[in-house]
Amino acid sequence: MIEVRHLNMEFEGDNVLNDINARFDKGLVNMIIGKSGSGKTVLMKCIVGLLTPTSGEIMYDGHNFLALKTKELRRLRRDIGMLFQGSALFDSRTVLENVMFPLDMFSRKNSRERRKRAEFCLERVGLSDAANLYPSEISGGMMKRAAIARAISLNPKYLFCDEPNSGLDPKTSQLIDELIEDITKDFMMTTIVVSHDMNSVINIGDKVVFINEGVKEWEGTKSEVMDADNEKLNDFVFASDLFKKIKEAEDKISEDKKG
Ligand SMILES: Nc1ncnc2c1ncn2[C@@H]1O[C@H](COP(=O)(O)OP(=O)(O)OP(=O)(O)O)[C@@H](O)[C@H]1O
Repeated sequence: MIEVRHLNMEFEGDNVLNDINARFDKGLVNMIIGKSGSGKTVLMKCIVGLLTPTSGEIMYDGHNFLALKTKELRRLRRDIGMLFQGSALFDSRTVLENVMFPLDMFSRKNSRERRKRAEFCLERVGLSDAANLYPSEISGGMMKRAAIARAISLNPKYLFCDEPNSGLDPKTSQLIDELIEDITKDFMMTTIVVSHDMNSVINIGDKVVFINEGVKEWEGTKSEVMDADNEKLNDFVFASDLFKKIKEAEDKISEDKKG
């Protein structure tokens, strides 16, 4: 479980995050949603340590991340898997070599074991047949899957995904969402996904944190998101015609039932 408490982030006097309090639970896909520029990525970067917040606490299973000593921090970093927006694979390495990279860097396993672990991760994401291909030889969806295999290679307790569906078609997006959900449950990870894709929220968002202009406006479950009593969240959710129509249809069905 990860908890942020009274988190503030300021860039040159501009408050980008204001007193954020939120809890991200183990074994769940926790989504941070909000409009472009609302502060989602800054929040995630603070949580993983890519940015240092101006003030506040970030608790990883009870340990204050910002107060950890170098050795503890190094240990915690091994428990963190990251899936970046653009997959960020190394072009000059094969898919298997990409997945082996974190193992080669941080694992104490011998080379046979490292290779076995990488092959297991590739199998888990359904990419065994592409092990010897280069990133330029595979599709965008396969690149995402390779990046997921790499992110889980060190068997992390915490998985962070920044816009995992960017640039993918709807069907492939759904497959990537489902993969993230499956591995979260299989390996009991605390997963945080930054997204502005409402389809993903409805597909896999066990828990949803809505950020608006650097303020946490709302927190709840995916089943609550459509009926939330929060104007800013409603504006965000129903900006999509599809979700507006789904909501209208649901309201009509419940009206008809009453009548
Ligand atoms: N390194 C930085 N220096 C100064 N301002 C920054 C920095 N990083 C982000 N910001 C500002 O912080 C605000 C929030 O940015 P952030 O990237 O978190 O938005 P976001 O919600 O993730 O948006 P998107 O969905 O477009 O990625 C923006 O106004 C952005 O310009």
